[in-house]
Parts: sequence; C-alpha cells; structure tokens
Amino acid sequence: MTGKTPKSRARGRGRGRGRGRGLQREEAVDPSPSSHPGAMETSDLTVQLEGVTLLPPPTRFQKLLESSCLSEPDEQSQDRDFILSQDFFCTPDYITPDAPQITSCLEFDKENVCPKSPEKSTVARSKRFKRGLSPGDPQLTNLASQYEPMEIQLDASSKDGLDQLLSSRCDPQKKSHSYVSQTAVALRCRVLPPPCIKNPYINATSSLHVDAFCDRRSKLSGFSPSVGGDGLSRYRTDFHELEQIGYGNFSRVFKVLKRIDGCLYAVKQSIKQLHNETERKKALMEVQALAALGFHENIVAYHTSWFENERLYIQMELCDHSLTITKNHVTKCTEVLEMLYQIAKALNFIHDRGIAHLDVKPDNIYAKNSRYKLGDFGCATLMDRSLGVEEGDARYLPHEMLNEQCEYLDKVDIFSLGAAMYEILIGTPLPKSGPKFLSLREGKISLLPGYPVQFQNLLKAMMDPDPVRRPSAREIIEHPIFDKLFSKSQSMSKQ
Ligand SMILES: Nc1ncnc2c1ncn2[C@@H]1O[C@H](COP(=O)(O)OP(=O)(O)OP(=O)(O)O)[C@@H](O)[C@H]1O
Ligand SMILES: [Mg+2]
Repeated sequence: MTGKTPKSRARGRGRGRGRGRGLQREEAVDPSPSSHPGAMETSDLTVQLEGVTLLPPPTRFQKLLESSCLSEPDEQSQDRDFILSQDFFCTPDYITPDAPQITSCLEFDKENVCPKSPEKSTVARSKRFKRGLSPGDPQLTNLASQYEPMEIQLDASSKDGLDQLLSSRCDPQKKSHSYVSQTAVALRCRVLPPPCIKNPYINATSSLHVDAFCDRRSKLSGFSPSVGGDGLSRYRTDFHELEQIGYGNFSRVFKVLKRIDGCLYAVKQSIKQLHNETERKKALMEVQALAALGFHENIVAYHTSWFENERLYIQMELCDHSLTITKNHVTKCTEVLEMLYQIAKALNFIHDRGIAHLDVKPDNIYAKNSRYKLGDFGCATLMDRSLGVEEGDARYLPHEMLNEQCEYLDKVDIFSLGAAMYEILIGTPLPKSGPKFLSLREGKISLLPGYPVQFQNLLKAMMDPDPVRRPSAREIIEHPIFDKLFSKSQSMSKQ
C-alpha cells in the first residue's frame, strides 16, 4: 500500500468533500470573477486545501486548468466543482493500488498534487477530455507525454487477443515493439476473463456442463493467478480486514467487512504462493467441493473465491469459533450430542452427493449461534475415488486410511467424527502416535463415567476397526438417542 497513514487518508477524504461544497457556497455569495480568473482559483485552491501548497511557477497541470477555464467560460463553474473536490487529488484508501510500479509511471509534479492517486488521475484525465479537450488538442498531448509507457512481457496466448484489441489504436510501426500502456493492460484484464474450469464434483451429465468455453479454456493457460494485474487488490478493494481469526497448515483466516454490503465474512487465504498450475488446481478442489454442495445449515456457507498474487482467497460465512480443544474445556453431554447430530447431518448431505470430507476434526467444526457447521473442505474428494485421496489429520483417521487400503471413504468420515466427539468429551487432545493411538484404532475406547451407555456404544460403533460395521451418517441421525434429546428440548421450549 501507500506510505500514507490511515489517519491521514481518512482526514483527506472527509475534508475533501466538505471543501468542495464550501467553495460552491462562497461563489454563490460573490459570483463576480476577478480580472484574472485563473489567479483567483489558485488562491482559493491554496486556502481550501490547507496542507497542499501550490508553489510557483505554475505546473503544467495548473496551466491546463487555467487555460481550460479561460477558453470555456460557461463550463467554468462545473469544472471548478469537479477539480476542487479533494476526491480528485486523493484516491480513497481502498482503491490505492498495491503495485508500486504503476504509481511510479503515473506520478507527476509531486509537490502540488497528491502523488499516490494514479487511478484517480486516470479517471480525471478522461473526465477533462469529455468536458473540453479534443483528441488533437495540444494540451492533451502535453499532458499525455508525461505518462511513460511501460514495457510488459506478454505470453503467447494473451498476445493475440491484446494485438487485436489494440490494433485499431496502435501505430503500425510501434506494433512490433511490446510497448503497451498501463490503461491497455487494465483494459485487457477486463475484456479477457479468466478461463472456465470444469467442476469435478458436479455430475458430468448435468446440463450445467455444456462445454461452452472449451476453446477458451484450451487457449488460455492457468487460472489468472494475478487478478489485480491492473494494480488493484480485489481483497483490499472489496473488503476491510478486521483481524486474523484462525490459521491452519495451509491457510490464514481473516474476519473482514465487505465494503459493498456492510456484512462480516471470513476470508481464507492460502499461506504459500501457488506457483504452478498443479498447486492451484489442488487448492481449487476445496472451493469446487463447496460450490458443488450448495447450501446446508450445517456446512459453512461458501460465497466466492479468486486468485490474487498467486494465492487463493475464499470468502465464507463467518462463524464464532471452532471446537478446538482448549484448556479448562468443559462440555455437557447434551451439547456433544447436539454436535454429533448436526455434523452427522452435514456428513449425510455430502455423502449423498458422493463427496467425502476426509478431515473431520474439532478444528474444522465451527459454532455459530448454537449451530454447528462443518468447514475446511481442503481434503474433500469423490467417494468413487475418481479424484486423488489426500488424507487429513492422522489423529482422527482410521487404520485403513493410514494403511492406504481404504474402500469406504464415507466410513473414514464416520470414524473421524466419532474420534472428534470422543476428544471433546475427554477434553484432552488425541495422541498422534504411540500405544494409545493404536488402541483407539482397535476400537478400545475407555469408559466415560457419567455419560449414557447408549451414547458411549454409539461412539464405539463409529470407531469400529471394521469400516463396514460403522454406522452410516443416516443411521447416526436416526439413532434413538436423539429422540430423547429432541423430545427433551421440545418439552423445554413448550414450558
Ligand atoms: N468460516 C470461518 N469462520 C470462523 N473461523 C474460521 C472459518 N474458517 C476457518 N476458521 C478458523 O481458521 C482456522 C483455520 O481454517 P482452516 O481449517 O480452513 O485452514 P487450513 O489451513 O485448511 O487448516 P488445516 O491445517 O486443518 O488444513 C480454523 O480452525 C478456524 O479456527
Ligand atoms: Mg483446518
């Protein structure tokens, strides 16, 4: 970002608007211009902008303002309103680009104009063009000459499209050089969308999979890992980051405020840059699974995702916290039953759609308004094994998965859910290895005094060494133990 402090940015924006309006009021009181309208504006501008000092000699930019005002008396007041707005000089912080090279190629007259507002300068230039200048105007040529073209490397696939795009505007002699203005690059980013990718979790026969974009897919490589090539960070443009709320082996998760709708979300960001296509494809499996699944009240809701700076960003529903075991952890039996029931419903939903999660554990179960939600689909795969299998956290995996002899991927999730609930009940993290680790995989779980035997038997069945004998997610949610739980909660709500 720029070197501006947030405070200075906020002040700049707030005052700018106020000053613009203030000037209009002053002019309404005394509309008579002085003999030299340009000089009058310069002094007004100095007063209004306080900290921004206009030093002699006048800049080319000022000259442009003055001559424009002299040549167009009827548009004078409109132009002033526009130019004297502080917004003209300062880019709002959320659209200040991260990429420094763009700033350097657009900076001009650092002393008089807020130097870190390249995007606004570009916009302002086009507005001036509409209001008074024609393409052949020497003033415009003068101003444009200050903008150095930037040399960029073009890959073979994008070059064709870009050449077509620019053919009507480029000098044929210059075409042989790869000099392209920044505006053209930004334009290219808008006209050439990223490729469409097939979602492996959606049935191939589905009507959604008419291959409308197959030719585009084959021509363009990658998943546009550098969205933001026009210098804007989508993350910074769309969201205001509030705090980091979690991290895992692969990602950091932030609580963010979405600027356009004012709602809070969680945005998960990959820690490592995903340099090659294989890495990016693998990371995308998570969002593809979430998108293919759609909405379920016990699955963390997925909103959107994108690549930026070679990292994958996933915008999700914000939850309160995960069920990670902490010190002084106490959980009531009814709460654990509720968790088991709700996550079994999530598993039933995904298993019905042929997807296995393969990383069910307390860290990946989130609580929100006393509802429990399954998240982190980073290891999700198809149960028919047509996609690769990547195992999750070994502490919660059954022996058949660790021995890579796994036929029933849905039953892996059942074991993991049983192990996760067991861990929450005993209140201490499960072992990563050793004799205790092995005995748990042999179905030897110690008795839990104070908890109903029926419940303990259910957990034992879920962690059975034989995957076939483990109950399915549907069998779990239909277990009679939940009848008691719900009849109790119903009678409590009637009271
Ligand atoms: N939607 C969310 N709302 C609130 N907190 C979240 C959300 N998503 C993730 N978190 C927090 O961030 C942590 C890390 O997220 P996540 O498990 O998705 O990352 P990961 O790198 O894939 O983890 P792992 O190491 O398990 O593979 C979670 O344990 C949780 O505490
Ligand atoms: Mg996780």
